[in-house]
Amino acid sequence: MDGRAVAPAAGTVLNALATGRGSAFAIDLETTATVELTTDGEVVGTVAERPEADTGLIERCAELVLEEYAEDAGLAGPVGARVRTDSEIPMAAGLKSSSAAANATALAALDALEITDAVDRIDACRLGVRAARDAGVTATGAFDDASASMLGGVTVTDNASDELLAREEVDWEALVYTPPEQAFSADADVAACERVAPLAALVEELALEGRYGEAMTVNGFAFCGALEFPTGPLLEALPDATGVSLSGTGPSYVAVGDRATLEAVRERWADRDGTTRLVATRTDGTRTT
Ligand SMILES: Nc1ncnc2c1ncn2[C@@H]1O[C@H](COP(=O)(O)OP(=O)(O)OP(=O)(O)O)[C@@H](O)[C@H]1O
Ligand SMILES: O=C(O)C1=C[C@@H](O)[C@@H](O)[C@H](O)C1
Repeated sequence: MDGRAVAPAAGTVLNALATGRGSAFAIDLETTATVELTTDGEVVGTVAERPEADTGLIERCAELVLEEYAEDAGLAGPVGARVRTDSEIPMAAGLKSSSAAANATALAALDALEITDAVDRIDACRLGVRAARDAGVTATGAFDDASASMLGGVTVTDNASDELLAREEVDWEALVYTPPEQAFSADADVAACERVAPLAALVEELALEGRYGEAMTVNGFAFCGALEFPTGPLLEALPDATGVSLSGTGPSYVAVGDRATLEAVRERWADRDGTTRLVATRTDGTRTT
């Protein structure tokens, strides 16, 4: 039995490393996961075109789905899985590659068990967050990123309790700049982020009022300061972009707004090393294919 699912990346409105509360929105860059069930009881993961990538997250995610649901799906005896991801989201770039990989794997595993409709999306998402904590790839669990990728739209969450505080569908274009470096969330300086907690509380207030653009921009300056990323890309997008921020724990930056504004920002960001992409925001989240 085989299953397959596709999950989108996300950009940041509020980084949760300061207060445990975070906010993110889905964007149109995707990770596909395929899960093939086996009877050998082993779970083995591979990442297409990245033989050196750490497969712990997707393996733990498939294991948790099998532990939780294989019996309900009517499977007896040892059940294993071969999991494979294929992704256009750069890894450890701040664009929630880990959340997309976990969500796509969780839904593909449920698809392989033929029980996708019996499990709430948000529960499948929480299972991916558990896997991320177990695999040690996250600071807070990143339920903000994972919920945006699973449900689409913008979400605001409490990552301490994995609670969804708000979700809304937005219709922006997003411009994504990714420098040629990686920054793993598990290595981020949480103590430095906690110093900007008063600003994070303000960003949360703005986000819960639906003022996502302003929220993002305040988040951008606060977390560029805390995590020591340059503010140049933020200034190059202002004052015209609706919002601009460091995404996740960096090194990518995401600006939102209308297409004409973002085209102008793109020209400025194009002078920097790395890649700049104009993408749509996504309201539909993770889905089986
Ligand atoms: N396509 C993928 N397939 C399998 N595992 C992946 C994939 N993408 C990311 N991961 C897992 O997630 C880890 C990177 O997680 P990390 O949170 O640092 O990156 P990110 O999610 O891109 O960044 P951020 O949380 O700042 O947006 C990788 O080491 C790997 O374990
Ligand atoms: O690992 C984590 O807990 C997180 C990583 C970043 O993406 C943050 O933006 C997110 O809010 C939390």
